[in-house]
Amino acid sequence: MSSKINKIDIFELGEKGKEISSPWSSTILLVRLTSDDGKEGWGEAPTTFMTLPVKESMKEVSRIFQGANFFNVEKNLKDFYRNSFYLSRSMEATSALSAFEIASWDLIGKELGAPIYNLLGGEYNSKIRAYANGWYSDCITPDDFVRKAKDVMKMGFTAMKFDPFGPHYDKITKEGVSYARDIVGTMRSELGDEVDLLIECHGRFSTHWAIEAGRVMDEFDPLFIEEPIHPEQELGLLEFKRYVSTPVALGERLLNKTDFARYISQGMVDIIQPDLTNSLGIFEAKKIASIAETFGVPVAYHNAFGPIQTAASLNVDYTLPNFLIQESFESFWPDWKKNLLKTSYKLDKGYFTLSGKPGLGVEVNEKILETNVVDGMEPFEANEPPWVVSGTFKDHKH
Ligand SMILES: O=C(O)C(=O)C[C@H](O)[C@H](O)CO
Ligand SMILES: [Mg+2]
Repeated sequence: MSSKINKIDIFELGEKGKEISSPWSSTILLVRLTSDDGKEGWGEAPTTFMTLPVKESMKEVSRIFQGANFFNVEKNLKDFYRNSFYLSRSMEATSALSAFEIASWDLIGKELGAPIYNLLGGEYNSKIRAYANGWYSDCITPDDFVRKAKDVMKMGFTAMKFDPFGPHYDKITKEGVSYARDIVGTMRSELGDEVDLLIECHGRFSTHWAIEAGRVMDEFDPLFIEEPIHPEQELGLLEFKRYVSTPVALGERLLNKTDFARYISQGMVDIIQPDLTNSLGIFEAKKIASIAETFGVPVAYHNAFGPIQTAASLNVDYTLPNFLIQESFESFWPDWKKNLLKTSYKLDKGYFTLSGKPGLGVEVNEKILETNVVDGMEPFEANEPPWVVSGTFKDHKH
């Protein structure tokens, strides 16, 4: 039985000059671990304005993983942690390391002939409810949002996430609150009570204004309100939850189980959203979900980058008693991203299913490793931050 990592390849993929609705992931970073008997494991690291730093950090991680036993996931991560010094505070380090951890599990599954979920407790959920994100590029007015939302529902989605706050940041005016309220209110009245609306704030507000923006959303019964407050103002969440009844979801910017344990045990979060490409991969994602389960907190993995991330998230979703819902950008990806996999999971009428093949259950389309190799940072837009869906960081007066 093979267990050694023989070769490590790092790829930066993208498509020069093409607009995509999720600018933060206009590049993808992949790692391919090849074992001594030629099996390949794939992992993915997120980018979000950090493409080159993460790519360089992946080279640091290679120095630990080269020649290591890919079954020894805990030991390999600890070996990097011991050297990394800033790992618990550096997303560049955790993202790079997460990609290697995911690729290790892909190799482990292929070596044992089993899908990863069967190595993590088996199939508790056989189909995974998805919510759509990335669908609302260029939406500004309530009618813009409703028009595109109706297309999303025609695809079979029963839940969708969107950020109705335009260009407001740190603070929000009364007019801005009322406009966001109109957007969400019109969505609710036009789409009906059955669809789940998920309100995204992108961590853009300071506490007082998060409360102003959040409390008007309660009447429309969203499934959750995400990252209402700047991540540094975590104690503001306790204040926020005194005034807003909509469940608070967050987690894409937390880096490990210790962070999640603090937020959950102090009652600062109602639904956790770990991003397993930011928070040390598959096994940590399972541990974090177990911590949440002890507090009755459900899990909705953040998933905003590429298909290897989706496949890894789904393999953990399958095993969770406290799974809630899975984020998906798939339907709004550019073609190069859709064509990254030859064999893949299925997304049909708003539900995911895995192939059941060993490892992640996907097969990378090797052709794209030539046609879409890029090198460099994502495009920079001076008047629109990279973390919003494109064309939405402006208000209806412009
Ligand atoms: O998908 C989400 O929840 C997002 O917040 C999208 C963000 O722009 C993305 O995660 C930034 O990395
Ligand atoms: Mg988010």
